[in-house]
Amino acid sequence: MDALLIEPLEPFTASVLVPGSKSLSNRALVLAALAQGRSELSGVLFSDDSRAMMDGLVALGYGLEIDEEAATVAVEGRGRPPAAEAELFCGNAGTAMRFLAALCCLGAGSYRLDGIQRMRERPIGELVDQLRVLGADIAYEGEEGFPPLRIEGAPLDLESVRLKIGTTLSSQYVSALLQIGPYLPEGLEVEMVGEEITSLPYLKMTLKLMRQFRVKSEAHRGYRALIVPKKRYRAQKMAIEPDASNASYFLAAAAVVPGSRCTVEGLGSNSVQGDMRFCELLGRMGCEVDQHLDRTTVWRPDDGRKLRGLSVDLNAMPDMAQTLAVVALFAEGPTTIANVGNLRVKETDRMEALRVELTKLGASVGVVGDDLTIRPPESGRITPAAIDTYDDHRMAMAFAVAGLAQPGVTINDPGCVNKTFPRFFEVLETLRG
Ligand SMILES: O=C(O)C1=C[C@@H](OP(=O)(O)O)[C@@H](O)[C@H](O)C1
Ligand SMILES: C=C(OP(=O)(O)O)C(=O)O
Repeated sequence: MDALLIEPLEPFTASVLVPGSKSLSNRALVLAALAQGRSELSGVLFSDDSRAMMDGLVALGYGLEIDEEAATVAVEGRGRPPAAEAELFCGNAGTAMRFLAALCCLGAGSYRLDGIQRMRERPIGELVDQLRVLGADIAYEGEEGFPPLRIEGAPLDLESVRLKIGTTLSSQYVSALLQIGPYLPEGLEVEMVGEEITSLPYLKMTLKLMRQFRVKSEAHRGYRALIVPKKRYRAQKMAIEPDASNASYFLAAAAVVPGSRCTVEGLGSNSVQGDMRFCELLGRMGCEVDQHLDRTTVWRPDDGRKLRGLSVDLNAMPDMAQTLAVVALFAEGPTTIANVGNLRVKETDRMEALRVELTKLGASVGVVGDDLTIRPPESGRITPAAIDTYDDHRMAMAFAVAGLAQPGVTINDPGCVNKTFPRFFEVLETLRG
């Protein structure tokens, strides 16, 4: 389908169960592959990004039993990558590209990693530099600092050097290094020496998941000093949480349609996903939030009051920038989303994509350095528009929310949601009761 017109919603009450977390699925798959024994993962995400990871692991010689209908994957853990040769195609999955690049460095074979054109524009140099410090043999086949990569595995040459890491463009580089840490000759020590740790909740998630696979790391000085012991992961039975980032669109839908209430199941105060804190932002904007251990409800009272714009540092929740920016269209006063420079190197340049598409809807948008300020349309009504999505699932999902609030929003190329949520528009329809 080329374009999808989104019809506005009447006030609704709904309960939604979104598919498994991309971040948790792709971490659990890597750790299960490295572990000793058979792991059984349930609630696994099935989408382009997790497929890239599963296909990559199979190409590297791991045994995966995949049941898409049941959303389960059983992984026969085999330690270091067994394959002598492999071609890994990562599409535009940042997690697959970064985590598999590190994993390949533990192998003894010859591996090539590539992705779609946009992946070739997404930097990976900071990870490659660190892997080289550990002794890995990595060559760029195209532009220096970007995929495709050729990795000639020589695992016995890897060393346990203490890594010093500055402020990175992506936390995925550090997560990738941490995950292979236990398989280095003496484990891994990482010192984060930059001014700020990018997307910190994702590093915490990595360490928590490693711990679930029975490797306990030490974190000191606010995660600035990390010590990963030499150890082997142990196979696990694990239920993956629903995806908190993808739950945000449903909570946002309740926020922009006064009188609505939306519950996301399986995601509450117990979640290991940093993006669950998005509901706190909706609370600050004027919604009621009711959070239990394993479910969260957002309710927008129909009391004639508008949402309030806010100013927030979103470095810890970069994937929430688009959801928040769209909610900001319906608020009173400006919203500033600060410290999100790495939006420029995601599925598309999200800073620019947001500026252009929010402007089409009648907002005035300012970008200053790494901050984005959105002033909603003065009339209180958005201008009908066809929204370009730039092959970015989050552009499609976030701007669909605008269409639920007011008429006239069309989403171009809605199929790009396949990256993390192939059934997104079907689940969105369930809000209509
Ligand atoms: O580690 C992860 O699973 C992720 C980390 C974040 O990326 P950055 O660390 O590049 O901000 C996030 O945007 C991405 O969707 C998933
Ligand atoms: C940034 C994202 O993905 P990736 O894992 O490709 O970086 C995202 O899902 O918003």
